[in-house]
Amino acid sequence: MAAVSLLRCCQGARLLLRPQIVKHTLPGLAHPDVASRAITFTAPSLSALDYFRARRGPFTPAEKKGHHKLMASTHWKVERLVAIGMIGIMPTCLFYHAPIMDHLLSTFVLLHGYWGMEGVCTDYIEKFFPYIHYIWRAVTIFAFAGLVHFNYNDVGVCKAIAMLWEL
Ligand code: HEM
Repeated sequence: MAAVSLLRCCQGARLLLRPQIVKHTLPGLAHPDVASRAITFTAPSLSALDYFRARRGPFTPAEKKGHHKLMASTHWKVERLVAIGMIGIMPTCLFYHAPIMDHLLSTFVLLHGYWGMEGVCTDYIEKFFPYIHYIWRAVTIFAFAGLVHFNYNDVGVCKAIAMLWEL
């Protein structure tokens, strides 16, 4: 599943050049055959930001029941942005130990892990034990509180990882 998603992300090169089918006619060409032919080609969308803009509907009746605030596709994109963000944050943390990096690393890894395991819970555990989501949410909140506490009152996660490596 993770591999499939990574492949989907790699197709993300298309995010920046999102193809749209645009029909153009070329008026004024000498040959009447060419002049009248509609040429179809792909062109970049106006902005790559359009792709990541949060969309809020229209929702399906099932989604409306769940009081959803974001469309599933927007949530999917945010998950991928967080995963892509980690690729930059993780190596940066090795060389740049600062409180901002401690909090960025904690937040991104925890968010990513939360969503990842939430999917695993939904797919495999929920049908045997429906309350698993409450437990997982509580575990994540405690873990985040612990990391924030560690970042404020101790060396911070970046420095801690570096110190572990020095062992
Ligand atoms: C730069 C580092 C990382 C990248 C780029 C990355 C990327 C991804 C991607 C693309 C997926 C697939 C999501 C899906 O299929 O819905 C995934 C799944 C997952 N990741 Fe990561 N990840 C990274 C690090 C981590 C770390 C440090 C953890 C642990 C906290 C983690 C935990 C998970 C979990 C639990 C899943 C769900 C697996 C599943 O659905 O079978 N990942 N990750």
